[in-house]
Amino acid sequence: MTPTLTISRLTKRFGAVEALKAVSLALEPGKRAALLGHNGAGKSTMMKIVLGLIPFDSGEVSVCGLRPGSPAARVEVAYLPENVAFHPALTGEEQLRYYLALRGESPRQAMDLLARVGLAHAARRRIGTYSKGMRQRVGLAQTLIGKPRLLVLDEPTSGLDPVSRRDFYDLLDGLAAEGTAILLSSHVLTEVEARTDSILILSGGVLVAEGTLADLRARAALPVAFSVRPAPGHAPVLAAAFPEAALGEDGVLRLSCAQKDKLPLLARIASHGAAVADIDVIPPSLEDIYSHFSRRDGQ
Ligand SMILES: Nc1ncnc2c1ncn2[C@@H]1O[C@H](COP(=O)(O)OP(=O)(O)OP(=O)(O)O)[C@@H](O)[C@H]1O
Repeated sequence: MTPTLTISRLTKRFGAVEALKAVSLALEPGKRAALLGHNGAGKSTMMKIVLGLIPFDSGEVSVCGLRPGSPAARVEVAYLPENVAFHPALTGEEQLRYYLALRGESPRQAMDLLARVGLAHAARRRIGTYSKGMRQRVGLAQTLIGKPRLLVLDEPTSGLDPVSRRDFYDLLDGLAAEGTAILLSSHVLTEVEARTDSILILSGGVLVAEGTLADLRARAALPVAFSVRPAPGHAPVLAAAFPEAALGEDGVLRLSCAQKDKLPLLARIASHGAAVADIDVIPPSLEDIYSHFSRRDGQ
């Protein structure tokens, strides 16, 4: 499949600062990629280049086979900034009609777009009365004008409550299912973990990790943690059988092992039969993986 976005050996300098160093990646249609990185890692710089807002020094960037920022590429890409601002006195419908007219599209699509993002019921209310989650939805509706093939979303769920976040990701899932490629930045690793197809970790301008969560988990080879809850009265037996475990005040034994030793350890625990009331196997979280890769660069 031809990627919607291709970046190869992209380098961007701001004077002495090398904001992006030979970054290469590809994003295929219908895929949701999360761009992660500390403050100053180069995420916004990359997004601005993809949008064609700033030039770059070397490398190649192609958006649907087009040069970023070219009129044809602009038709294919839409952007949602972190803090969207709309005129508070306009209704959602009026705001959308205005953007549609600016894009040379029929303003009559406004209600359909608002319905797609679950705002039909509030279309005729002033945006000044909307919650932050509703304003983000207006922003998303605006990005859908002209059916772009690539959405670039800068921390789209920042400031949203958990339910609004989940709803927002549900909308993105629907768009991805229709073939839209989505590049989003986020500092909320738990939501990214569950709701994107691949993870891109930038550190000091270098793409230090790229892949699915499973790929990155395997590559990081971080330990797997186990929580073992003994059956009543069996804690001393289990503690003696697993001297390497830490026994918490809650009576739970905590162990960890390398990925390759996971199944043997599980078998060892299971061999204690009824002495074990419950086991939780806790794989490294995206937060652990993120720290592992971004720390390498000394940040
Ligand atoms: N216009 C500019 N002039 C000079 N330096 C810049 C400019 N824009 C960005 N930089 C520098 O480039 C580096 C990358 O910045 P960028 O804004 O891309 O990081 P970021 O990952 O988006 O950070 P944040 O999460 O804080 O938004 C930083 O060192 C920043 O100071």
